[in-house]
Amino acid sequence: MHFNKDSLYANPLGEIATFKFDESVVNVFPDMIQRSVPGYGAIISAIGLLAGRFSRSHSHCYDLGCSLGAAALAMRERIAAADCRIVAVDSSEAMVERFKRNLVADGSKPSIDIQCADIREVGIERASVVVLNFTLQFIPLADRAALLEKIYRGMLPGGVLILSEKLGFEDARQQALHVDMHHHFKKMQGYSELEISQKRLALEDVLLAESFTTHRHRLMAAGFDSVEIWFQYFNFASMIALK
Ligand SMILES: Nc1ncnc2c1ncn2[C@@H]1O[C@H](C[S@+](CC[C@H]([NH3+])C(=O)[O-])CC(=O)[O-])[C@@H](O)[C@H]1O
Ligand SMILES: O=C(O)C(=O)Cc1ccccc1
Repeated sequence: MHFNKDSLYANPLGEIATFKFDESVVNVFPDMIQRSVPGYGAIISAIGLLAGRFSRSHSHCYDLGCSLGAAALAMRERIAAADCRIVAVDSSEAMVERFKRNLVADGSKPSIDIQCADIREVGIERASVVVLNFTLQFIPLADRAALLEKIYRGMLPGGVLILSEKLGFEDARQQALHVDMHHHFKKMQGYSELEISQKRLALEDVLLAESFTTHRHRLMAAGFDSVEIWFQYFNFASMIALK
């Protein structure tokens, strides 16, 4: 598969607009996320493995904030349970249209139902697997608890929530170290200082990272039985919450 290279922030931008998941981002998204999120490919593969283990017959597997559907497609490869439907949701029309256009039906695998909607408004029912892969970080802080409570209520006993997030750290030195190491990672991936600093400004008010302690407390308050980090690479982590 050929991916367009992300050069959205390569030239000096007079004014830096707030980051949006529009057509220009969609065009470069696979390259952008792969070069910006340390461990992204490993996390996507593991989501497939976890879906293979946790999916149940006559249940739903949700990919909330699916973008181009990388997690939904990884789940489709691994789910063996009969009559298990994958529901992929994103509020960006540009993302959803591209995912639909790219999707090749495979009758031998679970179907993927792609919806353009706000995940704060979609119903969650009979869920054996729920994926929030770098999506909760874009939801306003005030709305996060209610969203996680709704997800918990819609899950079957024994279900799994996979929550991947950019983390923040309470300790100032840890915070500075992880942010700096992430920038080094991006440099190694070919991004310039200008690209890194301009994108950082664009994300400032929309990507709100919280600490693992905050995530854990909120998930436990929502009802989850246990919460652990199964993967971390600098300030990018993926958690497993069990119902
Ligand atoms: N309220 C909302 N409702 C629905 N979607 C939303 C909302 N807010 C943001 N989004 C969507 O959440 C996605 C976040 S990207 C997820 C990557 C993907 N999971 C992947 O595994 O490749 C993460 C990143 O780019 O860092 C975007 O497609 C938004 O449109
Ligand atoms: O690029 C960054 O600095 C990030 O934090 C990750 C990211 C990846 C893709 C879209 C938005 C944010």
